[in-house]
Amino acid sequence: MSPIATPAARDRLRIAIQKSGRLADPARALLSSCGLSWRESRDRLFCYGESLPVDLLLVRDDDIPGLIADGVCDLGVVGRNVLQEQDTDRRAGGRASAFREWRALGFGGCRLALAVPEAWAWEGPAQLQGTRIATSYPALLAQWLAGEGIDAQVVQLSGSVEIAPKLGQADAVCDLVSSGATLAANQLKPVMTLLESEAVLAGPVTAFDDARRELADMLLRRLDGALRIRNSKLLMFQASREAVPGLLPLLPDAEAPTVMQVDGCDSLALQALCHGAVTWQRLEDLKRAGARGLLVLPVEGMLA
Ligand SMILES: Nc1ncnc2c1ncn2[C@@H]1O[C@H](COP(=O)(O)OP(=O)(O)OP(=O)(O)O)[C@@H](O)[C@H]1O
Ligand SMILES: O=P(O)(O)OC[C@H]1O[C@H](OP(=O)(O)OP(=O)(O)O)[C@H](O)[C@@H]1O
Ligand SMILES: [Mg+2]
Repeated sequence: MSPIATPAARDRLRIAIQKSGRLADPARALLSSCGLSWRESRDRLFCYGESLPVDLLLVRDDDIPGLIADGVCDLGVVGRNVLQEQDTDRRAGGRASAFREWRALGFGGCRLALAVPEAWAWEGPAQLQGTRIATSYPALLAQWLAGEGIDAQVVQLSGSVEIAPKLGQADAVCDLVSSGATLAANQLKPVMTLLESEAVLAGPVTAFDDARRELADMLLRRLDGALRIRNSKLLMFQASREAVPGLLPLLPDAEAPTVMQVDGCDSLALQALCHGAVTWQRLEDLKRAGARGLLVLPVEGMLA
């Protein structure tokens, strides 16, 4: 029997991620950094967890919230934009929320923005009254319009939204913006942000009440550690006791440093986990302030 056909095995955790697309590789990399590894099936839609009982389901991102709602998978990595669109749609239809954001993951950043033709002199949301707005996010747009008290027609498109004004299908658009290049190429300008988005770990509204709970808790602990040390470096150096007060302000992004007495002399050894960039300039500033023997080390893992 294939692992997918097995009736929900409640002692394994199943995580849905994008099969291909922007979030596919970073999602896998993040989960791998939490110690997960998989044996891929021949169809490459299901990956059997080898190091831990945590399997992957490779799907279209739009399907992930529904898979969680239906209990087909337990967790998913998906854009907040997709998750909130589908949750807003459910609630607008009188249904209860069936999934929620568990963690923001720090990649896949973009925003859902309203954009109008460059030629418009933007005077505010009231200007949208009576217009047609093209979007792939009809629920989020409708909710925002209702909140602003604006009566506009929502034109739902599944892609290539930015071209709608040129084609005469709409007056304005509401779509994802990252660099802004697509808007500019279509002579549009962003005027309002409806949602700041990034990839998130999505899960059910309530915690698991079986063996998956322990697995999910462990995954969250590891994820939190991985997210915390992302871009972090361990900085080690020695300094005289008198120099330390002048050195600490140069480490504003560091967790409280560990300070140790160096055996046999009056020096102190300091060890600080820095969450910001440790640049050459910064090392030179520390040296000038009295740091000696500066060492910058990569951080492989962290468990709080
Ligand atoms: N510039 C961007 N444009 C669109 N989405 C972005 C951008 N930057 C980050 N994202 C995020 O990446 C997610 C996935 O985008 P992608 O274009 O891969 O989706 P897709 O074409 O719907 O893929 P799928 O084939 O899985 O349906 C988006 O939902 C969004 O959260
Ligand atoms: O601000 P930018 O950096 O230009 O990015 C925004 C564009 O990227 C996405 O489209 P994508 O390239 O994924 O194409 P598609 O959604 O039409 O498939 C999104 O739908 C915008 O069109
Ligand atoms: Mg999609």
